[in-house]
Amino acid sequence: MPSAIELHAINKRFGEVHANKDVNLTVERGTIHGIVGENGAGKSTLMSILYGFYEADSGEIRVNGKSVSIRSPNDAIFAGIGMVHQHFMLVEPLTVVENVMLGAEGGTMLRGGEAKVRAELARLAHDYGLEIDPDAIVGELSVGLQQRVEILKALYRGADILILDEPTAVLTPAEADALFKLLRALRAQGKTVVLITHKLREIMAVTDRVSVMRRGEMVATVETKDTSPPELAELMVGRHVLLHVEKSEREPGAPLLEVDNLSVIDNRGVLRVANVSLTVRAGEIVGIAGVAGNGQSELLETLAGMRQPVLGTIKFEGREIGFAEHNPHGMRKLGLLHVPEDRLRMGLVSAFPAFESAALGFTDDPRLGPGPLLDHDRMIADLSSKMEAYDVRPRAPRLKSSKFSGGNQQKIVLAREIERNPKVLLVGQPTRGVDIGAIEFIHRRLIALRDAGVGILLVSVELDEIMNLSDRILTMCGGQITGERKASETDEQDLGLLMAGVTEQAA
Ligand SMILES: Nc1ncnc2c1ncn2[C@@H]1O[C@H](COP(=O)(O)OP(=O)(O)OP(=O)(O)O)[C@@H](O)[C@H]1O
Repeated sequence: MPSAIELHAINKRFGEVHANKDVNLTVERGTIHGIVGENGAGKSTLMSILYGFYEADSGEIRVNGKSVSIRSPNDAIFAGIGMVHQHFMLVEPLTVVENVMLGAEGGTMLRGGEAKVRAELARLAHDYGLEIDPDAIVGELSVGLQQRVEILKALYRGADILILDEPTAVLTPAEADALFKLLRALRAQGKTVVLITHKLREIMAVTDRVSVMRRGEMVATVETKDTSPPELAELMVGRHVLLHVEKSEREPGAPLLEVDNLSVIDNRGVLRVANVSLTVRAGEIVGIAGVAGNGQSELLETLAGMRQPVLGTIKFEGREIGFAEHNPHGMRKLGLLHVPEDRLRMGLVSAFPAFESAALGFTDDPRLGPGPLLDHDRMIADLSSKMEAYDVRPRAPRLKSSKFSGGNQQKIVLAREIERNPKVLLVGQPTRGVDIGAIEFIHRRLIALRDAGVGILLVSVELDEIMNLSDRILTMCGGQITGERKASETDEQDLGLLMAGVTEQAA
């Protein structure tokens, strides 16, 4: 039987960057094939070539043994390839059925086809356990269900081969489990899945084979059962990577950030943070564990001055923050810096050169220009040294922000906030989308800051990360703090119960 996909000697350059160098890849039918590699290794580029977003400079694509020319996503769909994007391409005000119809059959919405779509959705729901309300408004669905709509859309268009680019970055653990169950069901029906992810745990759990890219080249393809996370990490990065960073015991110092009875209501009038009290002291990392959407984001945004609480007080170094100071600029001036969770939306401006994105929020920093004007040379020098430290690739401070790979964009924003001598650092999902080599580096940096006396409030949906970094862990559920543990005195199961709202009293 011919392979589902064969890529031969694919090359793609973007100016100076040779994003794909003579890449070969074979994906067998009816398998789940993982692709891993450092940020900027060329994974998304390769998949974009397969899906017709980019055209390769040279090389050959074979699908089911036949050489094909894929010049656009329509060609890819015609060849039986579907793609689930990291940022969904759905029309939010429309229903599930309307979204599935849209773009099918050559880009037009067919009248009278609705009954057919409904019948087909019902069949797919039955075959793959893909239950969904066909009349739900897409914008009102959870992220996990929106992703399901994307998958349904691809299957409806006859996809036999499904490409998923970091599909779990936006999912809760339960949603990720549901997705993997679905991928296995697709495989059982003979479909082929290509999965890009940075999470080696996922690779081990769900793939049959895994290919490793490094600096534009395909360096290895191995059977998943014959490999291990440390081996994959080493193949990706070319050196040994510490998957768990060591930290020493340390007595925390004085309280820096004291939050008392804070409550926050969102734009729609829903109570998102309910009576939260917490303290972050100098030289400690306080982790907030919780399933995404339980108020952690709103808490972080409020502490950063981006939202106003309806009740409660915030003290910084013992002094209560007044209304006039409680805004991002005011908080930053006090020494409270913030690495936002959604870095692509709040972190940088796609059209700006990287060195300008890297100065956002710090344009009054004397290091970036002595007078009222910013000095481009200084800004460029400032970012160059950070690019070196954080291994941002390519090391091109003048390149447009949008031209960096996702993980490298994250590193630029992280470096901007972390390297400004904060007293308190609020950090949301610090390693989302970044590769394991960079995770090791970022974890070391955060621990070094803590050892230097910075107080860190860490929000992450990755329990491993929370447990590895935190001195103290708070769990959040439904906007409330449901428990507090010393990191050394808890485990995943214990935290999992607290995150689900099973508190001491309730138990
Ligand atoms: N449109 C573009 N213009 C210029 N350079 C680009 C463009 N798209 C990608 N690149 C460059 O090509 C290289 C490969 O990027 P790609 O997005 O394929 O990496 P990746 O392996 O998917 O990384 P990540 O894990 O960070 O998402 C990077 O150096 C990136 O900066």
